[in-house]
Amino acid sequence: QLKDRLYKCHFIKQSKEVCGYPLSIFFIVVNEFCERFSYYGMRAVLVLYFKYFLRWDDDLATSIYHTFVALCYLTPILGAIVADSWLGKFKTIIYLSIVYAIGQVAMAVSAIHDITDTDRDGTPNNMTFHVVLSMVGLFLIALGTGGIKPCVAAFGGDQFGDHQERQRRTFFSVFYLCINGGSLLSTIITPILRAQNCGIYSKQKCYSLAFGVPAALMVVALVVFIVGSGMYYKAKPEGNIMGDVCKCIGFAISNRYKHRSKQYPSREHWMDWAEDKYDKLLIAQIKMVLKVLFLYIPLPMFWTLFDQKGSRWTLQATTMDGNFGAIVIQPDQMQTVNPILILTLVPIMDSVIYPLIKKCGLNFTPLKRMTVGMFLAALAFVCAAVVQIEIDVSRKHLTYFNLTQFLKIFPFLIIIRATFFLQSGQLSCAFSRDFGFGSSYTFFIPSTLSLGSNCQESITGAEDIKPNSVHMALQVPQYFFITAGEVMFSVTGLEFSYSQAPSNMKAVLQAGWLLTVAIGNFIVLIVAEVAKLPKQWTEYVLFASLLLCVCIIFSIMAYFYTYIDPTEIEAKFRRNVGDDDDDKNDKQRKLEMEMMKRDLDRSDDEHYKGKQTKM
Ligand SMILES: N[C@@H](CC(=O)O)C(=O)NCC(=O)O
Repeated sequence: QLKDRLYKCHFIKQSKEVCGYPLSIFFIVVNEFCERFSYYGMRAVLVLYFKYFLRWDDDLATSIYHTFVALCYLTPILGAIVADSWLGKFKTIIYLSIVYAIGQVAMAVSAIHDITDTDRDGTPNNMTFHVVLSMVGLFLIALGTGGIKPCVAAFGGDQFGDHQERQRRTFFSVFYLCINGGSLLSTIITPILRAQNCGIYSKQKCYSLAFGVPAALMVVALVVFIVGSGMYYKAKPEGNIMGDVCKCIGFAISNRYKHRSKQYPSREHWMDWAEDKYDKLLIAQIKMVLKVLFLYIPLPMFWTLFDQKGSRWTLQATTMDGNFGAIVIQPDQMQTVNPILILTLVPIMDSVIYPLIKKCGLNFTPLKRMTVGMFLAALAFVCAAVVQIEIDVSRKHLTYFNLTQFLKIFPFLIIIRATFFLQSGQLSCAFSRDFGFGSSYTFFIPSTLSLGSNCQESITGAEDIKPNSVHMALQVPQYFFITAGEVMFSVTGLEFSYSQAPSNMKAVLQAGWLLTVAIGNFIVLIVAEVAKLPKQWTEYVLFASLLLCVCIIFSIMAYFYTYIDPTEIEAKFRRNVGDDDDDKNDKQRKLEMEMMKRDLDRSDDEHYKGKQTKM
C-alpha cells in the first residue's frame, strides 16, 4: 500500500495539468457525458418501443422496463468485484464498454422492421426475432452500464492526489452535471429521431435510428476513454474487499452460533464474534458499513417512485396534448424536464437554499434532507394522480362526431394538417383535414364519389378517439417535485454514503446505494402486479401513500443515527495497534520508504535517459 501511494504521488507529480486539474479527467468527463447520452437516450424511447413496435400492453411494457432498470443497478456489484479483485478499473471499463456498445447495436438492429417484414405491409412478420434480439441487447446494456457505473466515478477520483481535495470535489459536481447534460440532450434528440419515418420497403417510426445514435455515442465514449489511456493513473486491484467483508460477517455469525450457550459471556456487538479470526480494524469498518446499510433499508421506495417517470409518466404523457405553440413536445421528451431542473436546482440549492437554512440557525443534516426529498417525491405522485383524474374525465366519452362539427367545437385542438390523395388510374383528388393530438378518425368515402372533382366536401369523418385535451404542461409540477426530491435525496445520499464509509469500503457502499435503486424497480413490478388497480390514479395514490409511510419510518431511524468520522475511527484503531509494536514497525516502514524512493528515483533517471537517447 505504501509503495502504491508513493508511486501515485510520483505519477501525479509528473502528469500534465490544465488549470490545476489532471488532463486525464477531461477524457473521463467526456466519456461519462457520451455514456449517459447513450443510456438515457435509449431508455427515453424504450417504453414506447415496447408498446408500439413490439406491441406489448402498458403493464407488460412497464414491467420489462423496470426489470431492465433494476438489472442496470444490480450489475454494479459485479463490476466492483471484477475491478477490485481481478482486472482493475481501467480494463473493466474498457471490456464492459465493448459489451455495452454491442448491446446498443443489437437494440438498433432489433428495431429494423424491414428485416422480417416479408409481406412488406410495414409490420414485422417474425416478432419473436425482434423480441429475442432486443432482450439480448438489453441484457448486454445492463451488464455494461451497471458494470462500469461504480468504476468510472471512482476511477476519476483516483486521478487526484491527496493535496487536490478541492479539485476532486469540483470534479464530482462536474461529473453529475455531465450526467444530466448527456441525459438532457439525448432525451430531446432520441424522441425526435423516433418520430421520423424510415424504412426500406415501408416507412415506419424510426426506432432503429433512435437506438442507433445512442449506440454510436457509446462507441465514441469508448474511443475517448481509450485515447486518454496514457494519461491515467491506474491503481492496482486491491483484492476482493467485498469477499473479505462477506467472509468476516459469515464467520461472526457462525462463531456466535457455536457459542450460543449461556456459559460464554456475551459481546458488545455481534460482529465482535469475528475477533477470534479477523483484524479489529476490519471489524470496526464492517460495523460502520452495516450501520449505513441498515439505514438504506427504507430507501428503495424512493426509487420505486422516481424511476416511474420513464414508464408510467411517459405513458401518461401519450394521453396528453404536447402542443406548446411554437413546438410540439413528444411524450418521451417530457422526461427532459428532470435534467433541466437538475442543472438549475443543484446550483440554487447549494449556493442559496442550504446556506439560507443554515443562516436561519437550522441544522439541516444530510438525513433530514433525504427525509424531505422522500416527502417531495410522494407529493409528486399526488400531483400525478390529480393529472390522471383530469385525463380520465376528459377521455370518458368516446363520441362519434361529424368531423366538421367536431372541429367547430374544439378549434383550439387543431395542430396537424394532413392532406390525403385518392387515386384511381389517371384520376385523383385531394382532401385535407386537421387533427388533434392523439386522436383517431375514420373517414367515409362515398361510393358515388367522382375522382377528379373536389372531394374535400364529399368526405366525412368520424372521430374514434378524441384528441388529447389535457396539456402536457400539467406534468411540470410533478416533475418539479420529483426533481427537487432527487436533489435532496440522491445528491445528499451519495455524499452521505461516501462520508460515512471507511476508506477501503467506499466502493462497497456505492454498490449498496445502487442496489437500493435496483430493489426500488423490483418493488414497482411487485406492487403493480399485486395491486392490479383498475384506475391509474389510484395506483399513483397508493405509491404516494407507501412512500409517505416509509418516509416516517426513515425519519425515526435517522433520529437515532449518530454521524461518524471514519478516518478518525480508523486512525484510532491504527494507533492502538501501532502502540504495541511501534518501534519495530517504524524502523521497518522507514527502511521500506527509503528503498522505494531510491527505486523510483532510479526508474526516473532511466526514463529520462531513455527519452534523451530517443531524441
Ligand atoms: N437526474 C438523473 C438523470 C435523469 O434521470 O435524466 C441523474 O442524475 N441520474 C444519476 C445517474 O448516474 O444517471
